[in-house]
Amino acid sequence: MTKTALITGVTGQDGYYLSRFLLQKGYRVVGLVLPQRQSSLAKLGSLVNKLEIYAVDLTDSRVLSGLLEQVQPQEIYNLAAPSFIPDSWNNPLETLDVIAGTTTRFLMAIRQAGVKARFYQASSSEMFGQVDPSPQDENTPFRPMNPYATAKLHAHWTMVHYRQRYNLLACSGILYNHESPRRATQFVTRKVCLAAAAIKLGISDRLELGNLDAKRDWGYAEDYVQAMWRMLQQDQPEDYVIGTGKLHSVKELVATAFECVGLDWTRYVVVNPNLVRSDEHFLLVANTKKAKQKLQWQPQMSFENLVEKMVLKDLERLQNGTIATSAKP
Ligand SMILES: Nc1nc2c(ncn2[C@@H]2O[C@H](COP(=O)(O)OP(=O)(O)O[C@H]3O[C@H](CO)[C@@H](O)[C@H](O)[C@@H]3O)[C@@H](O)[C@H]2O)c(=O)[nH]1
Repeated sequence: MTKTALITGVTGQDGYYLSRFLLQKGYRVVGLVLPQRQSSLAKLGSLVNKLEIYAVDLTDSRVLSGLLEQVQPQEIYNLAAPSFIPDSWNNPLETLDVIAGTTTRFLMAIRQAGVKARFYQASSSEMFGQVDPSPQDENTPFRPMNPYATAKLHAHWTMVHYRQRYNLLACSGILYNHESPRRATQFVTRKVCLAAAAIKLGISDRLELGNLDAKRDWGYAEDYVQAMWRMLQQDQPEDYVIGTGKLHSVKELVATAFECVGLDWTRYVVVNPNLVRSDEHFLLVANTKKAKQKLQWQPQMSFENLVEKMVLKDLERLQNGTIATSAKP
């Protein structure tokens, strides 16, 4: 029997890779997009023709339950969220509503529609926040440090409550930073890789960054969407930490990207104090023992190969004119 998966945030980086992965597995894939964001469907390229797309207002749980009754999904992947953390300080209420409100409305809608769907919630390592110790695992307490992380934690706990109270097959993937050539340009990996490519081609001559000593656990988005799917194939719904377990600094990221194009990064990179985040004094790095044991999942792509893949793709895009400018802070 063909399984149906419903994905919110289908036009984002993870939505793209997850849709592609599920289509390869023979799923019928239904993607949701906000009515005012339908132009973002272009980001899916030719994949869009293989999906069933609905333009849906996610602020009304009755609309959602009607949709669930119509679509009858076996799996729901709730990926939709604003994801650039500095923005959440400018729009804390909107961030809370879009992340926590949408998740709650979906959980309510599953019950209202009476569908037997498994539910994946996109949680974030940012929920750990001011952590001690590192690395973090599924038992590490949460101390979120920004509105985005607080909203994600609200959504996470609501999902846990629905699982416990109503026996929903719901689980949460607590994902660390995951990147790809499809990452938006405001995130540091893509910003750096695009700038390295642009400088190599003479389109740009400078890259402004924040804290070069900041460290992150960076993995490859295509690896991570497979972990999402594996979580929903388990008999027992549980939460999983997903990352690489390896920390790299922004400086290492820059050096690796510029080395790919044969340039000395110190000639081009300047620190802009306005881009330094004052509230980042913690090391977020994953302990993925549980995912390895229970999901038989582990990341396949190395940091170096990921950076090279991203730089090469941006060189190609700049050369064939599919993007014209360098990254903006
Ligand atoms: N964006 C950006 N980050 C910079 C810069 N300079 C240094 N950084 C540092 O680079 C690190 C990564 O920043 P981002 O790429 O913006 O990602 P993030 O804030 O860690 O958040 C991402 O990962 C989370 C965990 O998975 C996600 O929850 C979140 O949505 C997002 O995808 C942070 O420590 C940030 O301070 C810069 O110029 N721009």
